[in-house]
Amino acid sequence: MAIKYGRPIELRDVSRRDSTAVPHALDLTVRPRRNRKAEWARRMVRENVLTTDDLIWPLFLIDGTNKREQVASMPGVDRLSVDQAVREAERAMKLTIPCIALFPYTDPSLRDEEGSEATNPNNLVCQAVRAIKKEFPEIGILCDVALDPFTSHGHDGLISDGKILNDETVAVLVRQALVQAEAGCDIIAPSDMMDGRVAAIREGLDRAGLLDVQIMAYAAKYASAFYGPFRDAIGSAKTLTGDKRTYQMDSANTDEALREVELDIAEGADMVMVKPGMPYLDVVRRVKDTFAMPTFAYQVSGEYAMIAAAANNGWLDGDRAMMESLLAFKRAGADGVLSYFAPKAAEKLRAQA
Ligand SMILES: NCc1[nH]cc(CCC(=O)O)c1CC(=O)O
Ligand SMILES: [Mg+2]
Repeated sequence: MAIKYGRPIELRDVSRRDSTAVPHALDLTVRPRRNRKAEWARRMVRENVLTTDDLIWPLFLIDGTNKREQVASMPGVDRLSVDQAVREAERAMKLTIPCIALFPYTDPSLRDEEGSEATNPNNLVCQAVRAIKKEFPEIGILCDVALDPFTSHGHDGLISDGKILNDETVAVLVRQALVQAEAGCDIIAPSDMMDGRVAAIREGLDRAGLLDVQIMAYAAKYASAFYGPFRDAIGSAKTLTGDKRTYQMDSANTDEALREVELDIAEGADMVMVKPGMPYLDVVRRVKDTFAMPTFAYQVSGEYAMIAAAANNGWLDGDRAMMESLLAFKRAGADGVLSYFAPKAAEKLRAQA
């Protein structure tokens, strides 16, 4: 049996039978278990570590004050009024989570065909950005750019004759990115999957003098069943007509993911993202190996819901499954993970430290 890695093959041919002191011992020169014999030994050979620096925490916003509303399909996750979001930002900061991400639940009365609320400089997201930045300027804020929280049809772009319009949508996304950046958002994260939006947003930001605002492109975003609970959380589940397969990627493809990522980097993305997370770890690995860019993965709502629901049923150890699932992203080469587990995981990591 040839082994590719590790010790030289010749070592394996030396018979050690005579020197075996223990009866019934197998004649094994190599015993991988030695390096696992105690916690200190395991720590010495550990290849990947998760730290709080790896976490980005997505928060859901809702209109009102002093309000917290449970998201039924995401046990442990609430929609937060702006004042409550400020409190959670403080919690994130104390837990040394570097960045939070904001997603609005938009009242149906504010939704329309064009998603006009997206470009309102006083929308819920912009209000939250301002309020958080005022109290805690040192925490990073990421804002999603896409029209789906604001459209009556729940799609990420403008529609005409049942088709999602690319170039017309990009023009609106640039305006959405600008109102968010002007409110103080640090990272613009286009999640819409329209072609050419990264270049257009970069140009818009630069023209406005917002040279330091970063772009994290949801570069390889798949049309996935795992976004279900998120659509509940932002109120798009009921309104969404059809699916997003004309803009989000086919789950069968990985070469295509590399082409998408390459384009977004060329268009000016500072960081790239693969989404969903766990079912697409192969894509994370290929993207990281190919481009050596800051690469993020989104452990999406459905992934969170699966673990949280099973844990609530006593079917698996929730904490261990959470930590194992987060470490998997590091192993796959990700520089960080957007995860609804972020505060819980950070608490655990800090308790261990
Ligand atoms: N474009 C919006 C958006 N931004 C992030 C998610 C999903 C996040 C999650 O499921 O946690 C989605 C949903 C979608 O594309 O339908
Ligand atoms: Mg693209």
